[in-house]
Amino acid sequence: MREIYYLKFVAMAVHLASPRGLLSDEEEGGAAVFESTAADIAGPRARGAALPEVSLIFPGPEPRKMVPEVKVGTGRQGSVEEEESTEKVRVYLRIRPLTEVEKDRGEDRGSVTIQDEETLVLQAPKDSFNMKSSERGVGQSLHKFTFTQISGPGTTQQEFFDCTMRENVRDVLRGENRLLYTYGVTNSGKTYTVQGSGRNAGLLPRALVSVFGKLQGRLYGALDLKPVLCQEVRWLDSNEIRAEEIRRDTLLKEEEALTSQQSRLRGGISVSCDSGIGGVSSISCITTQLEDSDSVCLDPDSLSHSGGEDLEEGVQFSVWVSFFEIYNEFLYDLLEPPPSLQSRKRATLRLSDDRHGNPYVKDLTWVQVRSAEEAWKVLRVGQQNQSFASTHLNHNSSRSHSIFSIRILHIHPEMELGKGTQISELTVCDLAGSERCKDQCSGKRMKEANNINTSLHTLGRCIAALRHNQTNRSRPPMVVPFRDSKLTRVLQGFFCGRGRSVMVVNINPCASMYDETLQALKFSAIATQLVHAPPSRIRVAYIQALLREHALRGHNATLEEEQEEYSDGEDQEDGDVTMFDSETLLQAIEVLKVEVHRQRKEKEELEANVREQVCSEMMEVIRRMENDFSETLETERALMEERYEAKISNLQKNLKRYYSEEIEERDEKIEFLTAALQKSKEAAGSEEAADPSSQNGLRRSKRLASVSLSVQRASELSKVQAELEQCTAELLEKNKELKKYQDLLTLPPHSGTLTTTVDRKLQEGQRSLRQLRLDLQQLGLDLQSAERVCCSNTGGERVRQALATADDTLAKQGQALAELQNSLLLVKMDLRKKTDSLTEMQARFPAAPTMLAVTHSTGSCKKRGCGGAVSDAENQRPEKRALLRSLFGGHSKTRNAQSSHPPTTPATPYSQILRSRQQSPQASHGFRAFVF
Ligand SMILES: Nc1ncnc2c1ncn2[C@@H]1O[C@H](COP(=O)(O)OP(=O)(O)OP(=O)(O)O)[C@@H](O)[C@H]1O
Repeated sequence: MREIYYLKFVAMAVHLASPRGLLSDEEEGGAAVFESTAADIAGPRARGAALPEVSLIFPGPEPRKMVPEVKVGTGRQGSVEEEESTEKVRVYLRIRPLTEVEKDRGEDRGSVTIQDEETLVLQAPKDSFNMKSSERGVGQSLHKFTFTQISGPGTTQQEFFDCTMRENVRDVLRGENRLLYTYGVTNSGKTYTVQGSGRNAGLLPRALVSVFGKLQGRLYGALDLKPVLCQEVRWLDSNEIRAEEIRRDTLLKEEEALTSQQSRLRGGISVSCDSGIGGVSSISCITTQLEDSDSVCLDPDSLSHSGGEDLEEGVQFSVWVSFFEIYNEFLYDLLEPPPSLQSRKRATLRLSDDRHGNPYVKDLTWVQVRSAEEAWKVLRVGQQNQSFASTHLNHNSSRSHSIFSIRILHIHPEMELGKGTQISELTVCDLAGSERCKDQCSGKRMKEANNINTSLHTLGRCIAALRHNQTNRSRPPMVVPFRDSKLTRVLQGFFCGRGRSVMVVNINPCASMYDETLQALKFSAIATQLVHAPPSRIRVAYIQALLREHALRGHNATLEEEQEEYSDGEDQEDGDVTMFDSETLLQAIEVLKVEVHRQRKEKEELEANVREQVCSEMMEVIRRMENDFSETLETERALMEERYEAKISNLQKNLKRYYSEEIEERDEKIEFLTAALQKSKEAAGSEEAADPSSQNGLRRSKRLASVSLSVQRASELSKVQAELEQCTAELLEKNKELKKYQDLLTLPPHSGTLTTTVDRKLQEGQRSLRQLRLDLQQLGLDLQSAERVCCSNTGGERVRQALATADDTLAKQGQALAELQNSLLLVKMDLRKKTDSLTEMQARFPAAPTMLAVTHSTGSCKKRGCGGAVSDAENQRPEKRALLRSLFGGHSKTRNAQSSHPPTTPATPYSQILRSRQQSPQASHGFRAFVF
């Protein structure tokens, strides 16, 4: 007959208030640290819609209190789980004392204050990151945390055991499953708490002593496995396991191996591969590896333990232990011989799911122990294989999560009659400490720290998701990411109703560790809000409801009836899954399959709708963004234009200023150089004057004289040029006047030739003037170059050559001037002739009052052919014109006498030039031609 437990669920409101004293920023901090990435997979049927494989927690619409109904005939008390389903997860805090090294370092522990036995206050020290953040207005510097109980630095190991473990040991012996795990920053005292040191045995050895103390005289024959293993083995909770029949020959092999004291056999006897019990070994084989070391001293007599007064009558027990670690996300059996003994690489273990989806470590070694000492020896063997390393914070730091499990087989007296055997489990997990990766100096340590932090982070996310599911019952449940790390996968059962968990938070009170400690406490703050998950037995109700629903659908029942029935079903008592026969279970599976298909279809439709909506919204957003961008672009363009225009005008101004400054500077330089030149000239002149007898001095003085003469000539030439220009201008004026006269006058036919000649002469004169001007310009340039040469080489041959060239040019100019004079004389003669003819004409027409009138009358006379007056006028001496007087003033009078008596005062600039040329010995020959 199968054991059936009847459970009664009574709906009860649960008040899930925040823990007392928790500050709001802690909530935020917790959420930030343990942000869940889980996807929302809730379907339209929120209640129990998910399958166990996705690790969903089913909070249900309201928390329910389960009232146990004791199984008839077993006399077993209702489980603690059933009685206290709304009880929060217990979280204990332990503050370790400062070590000697920390005291020597002068570490401050004033930032951690125990307010009362449940409340802890943290005050951020000055140089902590938290204080800096709070000064910037991010977060707060004062934090308050509440725990089930706080143990200060003075708490002894025994006191802490009594507070945390004693009750759990009792529950395990009653048939419950319990997990105790320590969480904290590295070097905070986790290993000390779990294993202890020296004579201060930790929780685990004390638990072993306590278990065996209670089981005194109740242990089943240790080596007589047959009766135990050949019976059905089942968990106390709903994860029932039907143990496989153990083959007799395999068992015999194991016994042979044990008696021959060979090294331990592994996997020789398989209790049940999918029950989580992989290999079985003996204590004698295991402890052959044990080395003598100064490990924790286990003296059961010294450790207090109570008797087995509350154990079920007549039940016998068998105790099995296993020890493994999760190192860098790999599972290693710590009870395996180390690789050096095996001469092979350390084998990793695999995680598998049993037939109910519960994870277990495959091929893990389980050792049967008969006393606490034996169990302790097994633990020490595991410790030797465990991954420890020295870090900057802890010289013996655990680099892995170590998990020690004690499984207790409850062998009921009626076992031999075919009754089931129960298994309960106490698991103690010493988590590796969280630490900052950047503090690690080696790559290996950094990798370890990274893996440790990742798995702890996943644990935090799982706890946060569980809390979310429990506190937000109206919302669809989140997926708890148990599968994201090996650690959470191994511990999953204890968070999903297969047992209960107790958390121990260890902290180091040093101020230098404040920020890390705060993070650890924020993590625990979330855990304190967790409520123990209801036992997984609730699945039975779910299956029942499914079957009913299916049946109702089959009979086309109305929705109202369906809901009514369904709610009735909820109130019904649930039992073990084994209450269903195989046919019903198969039917349930079929129903579940249909349900899965239906939900998948619904989800696909929903997804398509969501996609469409998202697409249209995205398009709208993109359109809006496009518009906004084009507007912004336009504005930007206008702004850029303005900006660049302003820049260009600014640049222009600056350039102008720069170049004007440059020009000014250059002018100043030129002035300066000119002054310097003048000075050097004067200096040279004075030198020459100081030594006139020397040949060099003479030559130099000559050169200087010629230079000064050139300069003088240049100035005279420029004057002449100016006068010439003036003459040219006057000439042009006269030409114009003449032209006017020519236009007015129509000369008699015989005067046509004369006029033409005059015109030609005039043109020649103009040409000569032009040529003269060009030559003068050339002369000016030559003079400038001569000056330059003088500047650079005052006494050199080049200067002389330049001067000679200049003199030549001057001579040529003189010649040109002479030619010009001749032309002008010719012009003058022509003009005189013309004037004579005009006078003659005037004489012929004396009545003409004005010149114009004369012109007109002469014009008309010419037309009439009257030429007598002209011949009279030719005999008269014409008046000398102002222009000719200015050009040659008095020259005609003295022309014949000039060669012997030159005039004392120059009559014209040309005569001056001529005289100046005569003074120059080199150029005198060139100017003689101009002397009239
Ligand atoms: N309650 C305590 N009383 C006295 N000493 C303690 C206590 N807790 C811890 N210690 C000491 O503090 C040091 C660090 O402890 P422990 O190695 O247990 O830290 P841990 O958290 O396990 O570090 P890790 O995570 O790096 O393994 C050890 O020297 C230990 O002896």
